[in-house]
Amino acid sequence: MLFAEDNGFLFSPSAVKNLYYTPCDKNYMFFEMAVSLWKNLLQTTKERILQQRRMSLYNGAHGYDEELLKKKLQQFAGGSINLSKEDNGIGILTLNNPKLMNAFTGTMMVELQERVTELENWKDGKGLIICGAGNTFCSGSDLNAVKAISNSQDGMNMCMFMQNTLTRLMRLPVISVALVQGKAVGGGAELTTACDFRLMTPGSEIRFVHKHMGLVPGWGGAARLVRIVGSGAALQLLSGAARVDPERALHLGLSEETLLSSDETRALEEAQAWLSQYTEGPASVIQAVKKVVTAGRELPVEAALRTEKDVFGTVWGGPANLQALVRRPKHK
Ligand SMILES: CC[C@@H](C(=O)O)C(=O)SCCNC(=O)CCNC(=O)[C@H](O)C(C)(C)COP(=O)(O)OP(=O)(O)OC[C@H]1O[C@@H](n2cnc3c(N)ncnc32)[C@H](O)[C@@H]1OP(=O)(O)O
Repeated sequence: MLFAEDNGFLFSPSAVKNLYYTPCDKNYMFFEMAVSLWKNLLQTTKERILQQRRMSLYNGAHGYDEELLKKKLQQFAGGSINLSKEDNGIGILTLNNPKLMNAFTGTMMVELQERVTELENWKDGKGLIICGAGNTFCSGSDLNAVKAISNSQDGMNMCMFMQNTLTRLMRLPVISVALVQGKAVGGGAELTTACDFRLMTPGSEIRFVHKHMGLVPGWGGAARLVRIVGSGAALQLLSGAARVDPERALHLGLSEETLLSSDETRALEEAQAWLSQYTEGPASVIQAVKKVVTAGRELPVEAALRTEKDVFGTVWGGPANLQALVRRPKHK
């Protein structure tokens, strides 16, 4: 790395510029442009890293070594996490390891983190559907990997890694839906709670089986479940390792709706139609809506109000607001 005055590299751009060019030199202008582009890139990268840190829960101060854990996770390969970003602003994130009921291998955990980063930077994103390949949702961690890293330090690091990723997923400025087809078990059940909404197909189930594995949820699923269904129902679901069918999920408020079809393709179409009623409109406005709700959900009221004020400032007088003022729609 050669330059950039304010970021600790060896030579500043102005030092290099003065060394080689005079202001009338044609190359001088190109040099200036290149430096400016470089600075912008650095600034954007810095901002992205800072944003990721802000959105995450754990870092080195918590004894968490992400790079070391990622190296370990890379040893447990298989499956993939695929993201397709549609023109209508809805992303489809597919957990793809159908041989193991879409259990999370180590590489899938790392890929999930990468896809979340991609979604954080998706300017046109408005909605997200998470589903599993082969008409089933997800059966949690790959038990082969879990067995191989069952020592307590690796377990804690994996727990912090997944909590960081799922917290960032939950805070994405898009409206997210878990499309539960087949089974959502263990970590798969936890993943559904990191979405804003859950839709279930007939015959599907959500099941927190952790007790039978001698565990409690570790991907943040218990904390989120309590907020979704209340502490009494969460205690029942976790201590009973109960199978939650679509009817019970609806009754508990764990699911928004039972879809009509359990066919893989048709259920996805239904989920897209359901989600589009909330993603209609400009991305800037939908993202702002999600941000104020996230603040209200997570922050003490005064901090949430301040965030709401800041987010309001991003849409007030913006293109959608100005167009609406011209149209003066009546909301009958
Ligand atoms: C911190 C860890 C914790 C967490 O993340 O919070 C966890 O997630 S621990 C993992 C919890 N999950 C499980 O214990 C799931 C165990 N599997 C099952 O209970 C069942 O397989 C099923 C998910 C209910 C599906 O049953 P069924 O429809 O009858 O299919 P099969 O049992 O035949 O499964 C097909 C195939 O897939 C393998 N499989 C399923 N889940 C996993 C998994 N999590 N890890 C590894 N392998 C998994 C299963 O063993 C079958 O393979 P074969 O035995 O080779 O046929």
